[in-house]
Amino acid sequence: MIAVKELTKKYGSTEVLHGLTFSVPDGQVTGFLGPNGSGKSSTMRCILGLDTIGKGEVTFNGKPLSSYRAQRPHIAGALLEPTWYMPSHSARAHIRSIAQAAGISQSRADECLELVGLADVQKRKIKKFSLGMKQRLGLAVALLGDPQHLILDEPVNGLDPEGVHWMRGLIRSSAAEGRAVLVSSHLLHEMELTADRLVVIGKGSLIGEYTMDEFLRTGAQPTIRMRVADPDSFVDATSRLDGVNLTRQTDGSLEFASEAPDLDRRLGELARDTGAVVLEMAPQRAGLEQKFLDATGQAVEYRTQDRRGQ
Ligand SMILES: Nc1ncnc2c1ncn2[C@@H]1O[C@H](COP(=O)(O)OP(=O)(O)OP(=O)(O)O)[C@@H](O)[C@H]1O
Repeated sequence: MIAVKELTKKYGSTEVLHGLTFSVPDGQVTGFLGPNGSGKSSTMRCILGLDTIGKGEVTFNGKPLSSYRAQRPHIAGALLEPTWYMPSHSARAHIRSIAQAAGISQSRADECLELVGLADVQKRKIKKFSLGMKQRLGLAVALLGDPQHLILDEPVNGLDPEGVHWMRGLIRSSAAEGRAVLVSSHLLHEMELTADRLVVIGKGSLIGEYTMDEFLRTGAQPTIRMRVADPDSFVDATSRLDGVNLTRQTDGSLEFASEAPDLDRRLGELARDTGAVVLEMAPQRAGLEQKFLDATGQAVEYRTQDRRGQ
Protein backbone atom coordinates (compact mmCIF):
# COMPACT_ATOMS: atom_id res chain seq x y z
CA MET A 1 0.00 0.00 0.00
CA ILE A 2 1.10 3.52 -0.72
CA ALA A 3 0.25 6.03 2.03
CA VAL A 4 0.53 9.74 1.29
CA LYS A 5 0.39 11.87 4.44
CA GLU A 6 0.10 15.67 4.63
CA LEU A 7 2.10 16.09 1.44
CA THR A 8 3.08 19.65 0.56
CA LYS A 9 5.15 20.76 -2.42
CA LYS A 10 6.50 24.12 -3.48
CA TYR A 11 7.92 25.26 -6.80
CA GLY A 12 9.99 28.30 -5.81
CA SER A 13 7.82 30.23 -3.40
CA THR A 14 4.55 28.87 -4.80
CA GLU A 15 2.96 26.02 -2.89
CA VAL A 16 1.15 23.71 -5.34
CA LEU A 17 0.27 20.78 -3.05
CA HIS A 18 -1.33 21.68 0.26
CA GLY A 19 -1.19 18.78 2.71
CA LEU A 20 -2.52 15.92 0.58
CA THR A 21 -3.44 12.74 2.46
CA PHE A 22 -4.71 9.62 0.71
CA SER A 23 -3.87 5.96 0.24
CA VAL A 24 -3.46 3.54 -2.65
CA PRO A 25 -4.43 0.10 -1.31
CA ASP A 26 -3.14 -3.22 -2.61
CA GLY A 27 -5.25 -5.22 -5.02
CA GLN A 28 -7.18 -2.22 -6.33
CA VAL A 29 -6.99 0.38 -9.06
CA THR A 30 -7.10 3.87 -7.59
CA GLY A 31 -8.01 6.51 -10.16
CA PHE A 32 -6.40 9.91 -9.64
CA LEU A 33 -8.59 12.73 -10.93
CA GLY A 34 -8.30 16.50 -10.98
CA PRO A 35 -8.64 19.40 -13.41
CA ASN A 36 -5.62 20.63 -15.41
CA GLY A 37 -2.90 22.00 -13.16
CA SER A 38 -4.45 20.56 -9.97
CA GLY A 39 -1.23 18.74 -9.07
CA LYS A 40 -1.63 15.12 -10.22
CA SER A 41 1.75 14.83 -11.97
CA SER A 42 3.52 16.72 -9.17
CA THR A 43 2.00 14.34 -6.61
CA MET A 44 3.10 11.31 -8.61
CA ARG A 45 6.62 12.68 -8.94
CA CYS A 46 6.76 13.35 -5.18
CA ILE A 47 5.47 9.82 -4.44
CA LEU A 48 8.33 8.43 -6.54
CA GLY A 49 10.94 10.68 -4.95
CA LEU A 50 11.62 12.42 -8.28
CA ASP A 51 10.66 15.81 -6.83
CA THR A 52 11.53 17.05 -3.39
CA ILE A 53 8.71 17.09 -0.87
CA GLY A 54 8.08 20.12 1.34
CA LYS A 55 6.35 18.65 4.36
CA GLY A 56 4.68 15.29 4.80
CA GLU A 57 5.69 11.75 3.94
CA VAL A 58 5.04 8.97 1.46
CA THR A 59 5.44 5.32 2.44
CA PHE A 60 5.34 2.05 0.51
CA ASN A 61 4.21 -0.77 2.82
CA GLY A 62 4.99 1.52 5.75
CA LYS A 63 8.52 2.53 4.69
CA PRO A 64 9.85 5.37 2.54
CA LEU A 65 10.89 4.37 -0.98
CA SER A 66 14.48 5.47 -0.27
CA SER A 67 14.81 2.73 2.36
CA TYR A 68 14.36 -0.02 -0.23
CA ARG A 69 17.58 0.74 -2.17
CA ALA A 70 18.30 -2.23 -4.51
CA GLN A 71 14.74 -3.58 -4.18
CA ARG A 72 13.31 -0.31 -5.45
CA PRO A 73 12.38 -1.56 -8.95
CA HIS A 74 10.44 -4.36 -7.26
CA ILE A 75 8.59 -1.91 -5.02
CA ALA A 76 7.53 0.80 -7.47
CA GLY A 77 7.21 0.96 -11.25
CA ALA A 78 6.07 4.11 -13.00
CA LEU A 79 4.98 5.44 -16.35
CA LEU A 80 5.27 9.20 -16.29
CA GLU A 81 5.29 11.78 -19.02
CA PRO A 82 7.49 12.49 -20.84
CA THR A 83 9.32 9.19 -20.96
CA TRP A 84 13.05 9.63 -21.38
CA TYR A 85 14.69 7.82 -24.31
CA MET A 86 17.51 8.13 -26.86
CA PRO A 87 15.81 8.51 -30.26
CA SER A 88 18.50 6.53 -32.10
CA HIS A 89 18.28 3.55 -29.73
CA SER A 90 16.13 0.56 -30.50
CA ALA A 91 13.41 -0.39 -28.04
CA ARG A 92 15.45 -3.41 -27.05
CA ALA A 93 18.65 -1.40 -26.45
CA HIS A 94 16.63 1.12 -24.40
CA ILE A 95 14.99 -1.34 -22.06
CA ARG A 96 18.06 -3.58 -21.79
CA SER A 97 20.24 -0.64 -20.69
CA ILE A 98 17.71 0.36 -18.03
CA ALA A 99 17.46 -3.26 -16.88
CA GLN A 100 21.23 -3.54 -16.63
CA ALA A 101 21.51 -0.36 -14.57
CA ALA A 102 18.83 -1.69 -12.22
CA GLY A 103 20.43 -5.14 -11.88
CA ILE A 104 17.58 -6.81 -13.76
CA SER A 105 18.26 -9.61 -16.26
CA GLN A 106 18.23 -9.06 -20.02
CA SER A 107 15.76 -11.90 -20.38
CA ARG A 108 13.31 -10.03 -18.12
CA ALA A 109 13.75 -6.97 -20.35
CA ASP A 110 12.85 -9.07 -23.41
CA GLU A 111 9.91 -10.57 -21.53
CA CYS A 112 8.55 -7.09 -20.75
CA LEU A 113 8.76 -6.07 -24.42
CA GLU A 114 6.77 -9.20 -25.20
CA LEU A 115 4.26 -8.36 -22.46
CA VAL A 116 3.46 -4.95 -23.97
CA GLY A 117 3.29 -6.23 -27.54
CA LEU A 118 6.54 -4.70 -28.82
CA ALA A 119 8.52 -7.89 -29.42
CA ASP A 120 8.09 -7.67 -33.20
CA VAL A 121 9.40 -4.10 -33.39
CA GLN A 122 12.07 -4.34 -30.71
CA LYS A 123 14.90 -3.58 -33.17
CA ARG A 124 13.22 -0.47 -34.57
CA LYS A 125 14.62 2.94 -33.54
CA ILE A 126 12.48 4.68 -30.94
CA LYS A 127 12.37 7.86 -33.03
CA LYS A 128 10.23 5.89 -35.49
CA PHE A 129 7.77 4.90 -32.76
CA SER A 130 4.27 6.37 -32.58
CA LEU A 131 3.11 7.95 -29.31
CA GLY A 132 1.17 4.78 -28.49
CA MET A 133 4.27 2.60 -29.06
CA LYS A 134 6.29 4.90 -26.79
CA GLN A 135 3.59 4.49 -24.14
CA ARG A 136 3.89 0.72 -24.45
CA LEU A 137 7.67 0.96 -24.15
CA GLY A 138 7.33 3.19 -21.07
CA LEU A 139 5.04 0.61 -19.54
CA ALA A 140 7.49 -2.20 -20.33
CA VAL A 141 10.12 -0.24 -18.37
CA ALA A 142 7.67 0.27 -15.49
CA LEU A 143 7.07 -3.48 -15.34
CA LEU A 144 10.76 -4.48 -15.38
CA GLY A 145 11.04 -5.13 -11.65
CA ASP A 146 7.60 -6.83 -11.47
CA PRO A 147 6.76 -4.07 -8.97
CA GLN A 148 4.25 -4.31 -6.11
CA HIS A 149 3.09 -0.75 -6.79
CA LEU A 150 2.37 0.79 -10.20
CA ILE A 151 2.04 4.53 -10.81
CA LEU A 152 0.75 5.45 -14.24
CA ASP A 153 0.28 9.04 -15.42
CA GLU A 154 -2.13 9.19 -18.37
CA PRO A 155 -1.24 5.66 -19.55
CA VAL A 156 -3.76 5.56 -22.41
CA ASN A 157 -2.42 8.74 -24.01
CA GLY A 158 -1.89 8.13 -27.72
CA LEU A 159 -3.23 4.58 -27.69
CA ASP A 160 -5.73 3.47 -30.33
CA PRO A 161 -8.98 1.77 -29.19
CA GLU A 162 -7.35 -1.67 -29.23
CA GLY A 163 -4.45 -0.24 -27.19
CA VAL A 164 -6.82 1.39 -24.70
CA HIS A 165 -8.66 -1.90 -24.27
CA TRP A 166 -5.37 -3.74 -23.80
CA MET A 167 -4.07 -1.17 -21.28
CA ARG A 168 -7.31 -1.42 -19.29
CA GLY A 169 -6.90 -5.20 -19.13
CA LEU A 170 -3.29 -4.90 -18.03
CA ILE A 171 -4.11 -2.37 -15.31
CA ARG A 172 -7.01 -4.47 -14.02
CA SER A 173 -5.02 -7.70 -14.01
CA SER A 174 -2.07 -5.98 -12.27
CA ALA A 175 -4.41 -5.02 -9.43
CA ALA A 176 -6.10 -8.44 -9.45
CA GLU A 177 -2.66 -9.96 -8.83
CA GLY A 178 -2.44 -7.88 -5.63
CA ARG A 179 -0.62 -4.75 -6.78
CA ALA A 180 -1.53 -1.26 -5.66
CA VAL A 181 -2.17 0.75 -8.83
CA LEU A 182 -2.48 4.55 -9.01
CA VAL A 183 -3.57 5.81 -12.41
CA SER A 184 -4.44 9.26 -13.71
CA SER A 185 -6.44 9.85 -16.87
CA HIS A 186 -8.42 12.61 -18.49
CA LEU A 187 -10.62 10.01 -20.16
CA LEU A 188 -13.31 9.78 -17.52
CA HIS A 189 -15.30 7.05 -19.23
CA GLU A 190 -12.12 4.99 -19.33
CA MET A 191 -11.55 5.68 -15.64
CA GLU A 192 -15.08 4.55 -14.86
CA LEU A 193 -14.31 1.22 -16.54
CA THR A 194 -10.87 0.81 -14.96
CA ALA A 195 -10.82 2.16 -11.40
CA ASP A 196 -12.24 0.62 -8.22
CA ARG A 197 -11.81 3.81 -6.23
CA LEU A 198 -11.00 7.46 -6.80
CA VAL A 199 -8.83 10.14 -5.26
CA VAL A 200 -10.06 13.53 -6.47
CA ILE A 201 -7.97 16.68 -6.06
CA GLY A 202 -8.45 20.33 -7.00
CA LYS A 203 -5.91 23.17 -6.81
CA GLY A 204 -3.48 20.99 -4.88
CA SER A 205 -5.94 19.99 -2.14
CA LEU A 206 -7.86 16.78 -1.59
CA ILE A 207 -11.52 16.96 -2.59
CA GLY A 208 -12.23 13.39 -1.54
CA GLU A 209 -11.35 9.73 -1.59
CA TYR A 210 -14.19 7.41 -2.61
CA THR A 211 -15.06 4.00 -3.95
CA MET A 212 -16.29 4.38 -7.54
CA ASP A 213 -19.84 3.44 -6.50
CA GLU A 214 -19.82 5.93 -3.63
CA PHE A 215 -18.61 8.71 -5.92
CA LEU A 216 -21.24 8.01 -8.54
CA ARG A 217 -24.00 7.79 -5.93
CA THR A 218 -23.19 10.90 -3.86
CA GLY A 219 -25.77 13.65 -4.06
CA ALA A 220 -27.74 12.01 -6.86
CA GLN A 221 -31.49 11.45 -6.58
CA PRO A 222 -32.52 8.05 -7.92
CA THR A 223 -33.88 8.75 -11.39
CA ILE A 224 -35.88 6.57 -13.78
CA ARG A 225 -36.47 7.24 -17.43
CA MET A 226 -39.69 5.90 -19.00
CA ARG A 227 -41.25 5.81 -22.43
CA VAL A 228 -44.96 5.03 -22.52
CA ALA A 229 -47.39 4.77 -25.44
CA ASP A 230 -49.60 7.64 -24.21
CA PRO A 231 -47.38 9.98 -22.17
CA ASP A 232 -50.05 12.65 -21.57
CA SER A 233 -52.45 10.38 -19.70
CA PHE A 234 -49.57 8.72 -17.79
CA VAL A 235 -48.33 12.17 -16.73
CA ASP A 236 -51.87 12.94 -15.41
CA ALA A 237 -51.83 9.71 -13.44
CA THR A 238 -48.44 10.46 -11.87
CA SER A 239 -49.98 13.37 -9.95
CA ARG A 240 -51.06 10.60 -7.51
CA LEU A 241 -47.41 9.96 -6.58
CA ASP A 242 -46.02 11.98 -3.66
CA GLY A 243 -42.46 13.29 -3.64
CA VAL A 244 -41.71 12.50 -7.28
CA ASN A 245 -40.28 15.12 -9.66
CA LEU A 246 -41.12 14.69 -13.32
CA THR A 247 -39.19 16.15 -16.26
CA ARG A 248 -40.54 15.65 -19.78
CA GLN A 249 -37.66 15.11 -22.22
CA THR A 250 -37.60 16.47 -25.78
CA ASP A 251 -37.58 12.92 -27.19
CA GLY A 252 -40.98 12.27 -25.53
CA SER A 253 -39.60 10.20 -22.66
CA LEU A 254 -40.38 10.98 -19.02
CA GLU A 255 -37.76 11.30 -16.29
CA PHE A 256 -38.88 10.70 -12.71
CA ALA A 257 -36.64 11.56 -9.74
CA SER A 258 -37.33 10.85 -6.08
CA GLU A 259 -35.47 10.40 -2.81
CA ALA A 260 -37.65 7.33 -2.17
CA PRO A 261 -35.78 4.05 -2.82
CA ASP A 262 -38.90 2.30 -4.21
CA LEU A 263 -39.47 4.66 -7.15
CA ASP A 264 -39.28 1.80 -9.70
CA ARG A 265 -41.94 -0.24 -7.87
CA ARG A 266 -44.29 2.75 -7.50
CA LEU A 267 -44.00 3.62 -11.20
CA GLY A 268 -44.47 -0.01 -12.21
CA GLU A 269 -47.62 -0.33 -10.05
CA LEU A 270 -49.00 2.92 -11.43
CA ALA A 271 -48.49 1.69 -15.00
CA ARG A 272 -50.26 -1.57 -14.11
CA ASP A 273 -53.17 0.21 -12.39
CA THR A 274 -53.70 2.69 -15.23
CA GLY A 275 -53.13 0.18 -18.03
CA ALA A 276 -50.29 2.27 -19.47
CA VAL A 277 -48.26 0.54 -22.18
CA VAL A 278 -44.63 0.81 -21.07
CA LEU A 279 -42.17 0.82 -23.98
CA GLU A 280 -39.03 1.40 -21.93
CA MET A 281 -38.11 1.87 -18.27
CA ALA A 282 -34.52 2.29 -17.13
CA PRO A 283 -32.72 3.65 -14.07
CA GLN A 284 -30.42 6.57 -14.87
CA ARG A 285 -27.25 7.45 -13.06
CA ALA A 286 -25.02 10.44 -13.53
CA GLY A 287 -21.85 9.43 -15.36
CA LEU A 288 -18.41 10.00 -13.95
CA GLU A 289 -17.95 13.05 -16.16
CA GLN A 290 -20.93 14.88 -14.63
CA LYS A 291 -19.90 13.83 -11.12
CA PHE A 292 -16.35 14.99 -11.74
CA LEU A 293 -17.57 18.38 -12.99
CA ASP A 294 -19.84 18.71 -9.94
CA ALA A 295 -17.06 17.76 -7.50
CA THR A 296 -14.32 19.92 -8.98
CA GLY A 297 -16.40 22.88 -10.21
CA GLN A 298 -15.02 25.19 -7.51
CA ALA A 299 -11.44 24.02 -8.03
CA VAL A 300 -10.95 24.59 -11.74
CA GLU A 301 -7.98 26.82 -12.44
CA TYR A 302 -8.21 27.07 -16.23
CA ARG A 303 -11.81 27.48 -17.33
CA THR A 304 -12.94 27.67 -20.95
CA GLN A 305 -14.89 30.83 -21.81
CA ASP A 306 -18.43 30.02 -22.88
CA ARG A 307 -18.83 31.86 -26.21
CA ARG A 308 -22.49 32.49 -25.54
CA GLY A 309 -21.44 34.35 -22.38
CA GLN A 310 -23.61 32.11 -20.16
N1 LIG B 1 8.56 22.29 -12.75
C1 LIG B 1 7.62 23.17 -12.37
N2 LIG B 1 7.95 24.43 -12.02
C2 LIG B 1 7.03 25.32 -11.60
N3 LIG B 1 5.70 25.03 -11.49
C3 LIG B 1 5.32 23.80 -11.84
C4 LIG B 1 6.24 22.79 -12.29
N4 LIG B 1 5.55 21.66 -12.54
C5 LIG B 1 4.24 21.93 -12.28
N5 LIG B 1 4.10 23.21 -11.85
C6 LIG B 1 2.86 23.85 -11.42
O1 LIG B 1 2.28 23.03 -10.42
C7 LIG B 1 0.87 22.98 -10.55
C8 LIG B 1 0.45 21.52 -10.67
O2 LIG B 1 0.92 21.03 -11.93
P1 LIG B 1 0.79 19.50 -12.33
O3 LIG B 1 1.46 19.34 -13.66
O4 LIG B 1 1.24 18.66 -11.21
O5 LIG B 1 -0.79 19.35 -12.50
P2 LIG B 1 -1.63 18.21 -13.24
O6 LIG B 1 -2.84 17.98 -12.40
O7 LIG B 1 -0.76 17.04 -13.51
O8 LIG B 1 -2.02 18.93 -14.60
P3 LIG B 1 -2.47 18.32 -16.02
O9 LIG B 1 -3.75 17.60 -15.80
O10 LIG B 1 -2.66 19.54 -16.85
O11 LIG B 1 -1.35 17.44 -16.48
C9 LIG B 1 0.51 23.83 -11.77
O12 LIG B 1 0.13 25.11 -11.31
C10 LIG B 1 1.81 23.90 -12.54
O13 LIG B 1 1.90 25.11 -13.26
